[in-house]
Amino acid sequence: MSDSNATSPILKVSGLTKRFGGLTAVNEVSFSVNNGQIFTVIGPNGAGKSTLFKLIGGFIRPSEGDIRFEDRSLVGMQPHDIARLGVVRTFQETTIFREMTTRETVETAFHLQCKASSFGAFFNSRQARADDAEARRCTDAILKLLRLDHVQHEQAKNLPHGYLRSLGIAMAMAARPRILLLDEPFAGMNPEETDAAVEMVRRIRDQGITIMLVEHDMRAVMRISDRIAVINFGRKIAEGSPHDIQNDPAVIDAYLGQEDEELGI
Ligand SMILES: Nc1ncnc2c1ncn2[C@@H]1O[C@H](COP(=O)(O)OP(=O)(O)OP(=O)(O)O)[C@@H](O)[C@H]1O
Repeated sequence: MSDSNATSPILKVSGLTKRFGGLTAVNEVSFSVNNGQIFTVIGPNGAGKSTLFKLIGGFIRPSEGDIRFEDRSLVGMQPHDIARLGVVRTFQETTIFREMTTRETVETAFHLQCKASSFGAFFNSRQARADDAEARRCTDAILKLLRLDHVQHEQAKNLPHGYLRSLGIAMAMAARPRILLLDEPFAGMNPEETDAAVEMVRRIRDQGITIMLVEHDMRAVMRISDRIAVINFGRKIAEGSPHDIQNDPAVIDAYLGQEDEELGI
């Protein structure tokens, strides 16, 4: 990746507001995510993080403001069109077909987003055969990157929890993300699992995929993030490097009353 790419914004959120009746869950939030960054959104419970992710993914519409992916506004677009542009969120473990193997799951996810028309597949056209080969090749690469290759022939129902979560990320990778949205990827993990997951997210970033995540595990956040935005009561109260954020009085205030180790300080 060139330096100019690394510093250019790929996603720009400006004046984003979402009201649910009388409650403003996201309030005039603005930030830019640079190409190739790991950008994390943190904030106390109920701060508006999930709402922000849902707005970016197109699952809910903003009351005001704009979300631009490169030079296009995502506002008003359907989630599948946003995903097709390359803004992809991970699949919930509950959406994984438990009878399928790891490999079948990723290949299926690949075919779902693949350009081969159902007519082409029906007639087993040259294009469909090329797509099959491409799906196998990409699946190999994704399984290897996410360290799922040794369980590729296991049915999902036999996989431990941590593997299922990686499989959800593998399915998202099959959609060829430019930005991957990760919602609490380290939740419920023990320290060793978190270390492995942090490394996995870094490997994905090293493929040139920008990562945006929402996460509560502050130790992991401080280690992995290039940049952090903090929201509290729907408003952005700080943005900066992990070092800046850990030392920001407004952030420390927002987390006061929570456990000391919440901020990793
Ligand atoms: N569909 C909805 N209708 C009404 N209020 C909502 C809706 N979705 C979220 N809210 C409210 O918006 C606020 C922000 O919620 P949100 O889930 O975005 O917070 P969060 O930062 O993700 O919280 P947590 O860390 O606990 O998951 C909360 O007060 C929540 O109750």
